[in-house]
Amino acid sequence: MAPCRIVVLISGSGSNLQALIDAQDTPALPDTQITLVLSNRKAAYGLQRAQNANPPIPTDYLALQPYLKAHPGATRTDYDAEVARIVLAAQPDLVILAGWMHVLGDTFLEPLSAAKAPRGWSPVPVINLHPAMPGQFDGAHAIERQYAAFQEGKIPHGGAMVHRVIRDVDRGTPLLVREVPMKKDEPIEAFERRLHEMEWKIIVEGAAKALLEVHSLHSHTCLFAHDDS
Ligand SMILES: Nc1nc2c(c(=O)[nH]1)N[C@@H](CN(C=O)c1ccc(C(=O)N[C@@H](CCC(=O)O)C(=O)O)cc1)CN2
Ligand SMILES: NCC(=O)N[C@@H]1O[C@H](COP(=O)([O-])[O-])[C@@H](O)[C@H]1O
Repeated sequence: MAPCRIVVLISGSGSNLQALIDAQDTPALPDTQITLVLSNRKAAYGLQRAQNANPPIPTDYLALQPYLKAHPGATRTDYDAEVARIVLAAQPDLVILAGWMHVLGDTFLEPLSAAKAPRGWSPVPVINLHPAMPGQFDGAHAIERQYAAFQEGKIPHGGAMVHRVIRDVDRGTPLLVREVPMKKDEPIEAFERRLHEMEWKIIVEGAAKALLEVHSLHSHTCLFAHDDS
């Protein structure tokens, strides 16, 4: 059987993408292949990482503002629909947002929810890596915000999670949550390093968990389907 196809969306350096590239088709993320990396930033180094992979991973680029300029009258919902089209054309079994800095609307989420993965399951799961604990610091700049909150004595530690993607940003069901300790008066760079090292682990574990869950759910459903036939 062909490996599970993973599509990764990025906007930046791609260090989490690199963790996924290094883990694909290893015991950490068995029977997987990243089949597309899509960025909304042309200069994202993650695109270079994909092209440097062995074998090279196909890449694509689509940014909101250039898209709107090239399509007069188009809106953000049209952009999100085009992102869904590009992603689905790569026939994913799993979609991972790895530092994708764009809030996705229903015209992205609904096609993914209606789509059928090559492995036979539907919807196609979409997961996101977020550098904060559940319910804390939703949205952008979460690292800086949780660092400041800890230094002000408002939270006991930092954290990161991998969660399912729903319309409400960073409010999808967590798949993996990990606390990241912080120290009073330490520089943010020291905390950020610890947090990124944790992220590189949980993005692989979270992807594996998402695939395991959808595999078991699908085979369970298929089992019932055979029973009915
Ligand atoms: N529907 C969803 N879309 C996205 C989710 C999600 O859970 N549901 N997760 C985010 C990732 N993310 C935090 O984890 C996040 C990224 C970006 C933003 C944001 O405010 N983006 C601005 C643009 C900012 C920029 O271009 O620098 C925007 O979209 O207008 C919030 C949260 C990914 N999408
Ligand atoms: N709200 C989403 C968000 O802030 N995501 C964050 O972007 C960074 C991407 O790093 P990378 O490009 O090196 O993988 C990661 O720290 C990730 O948690």
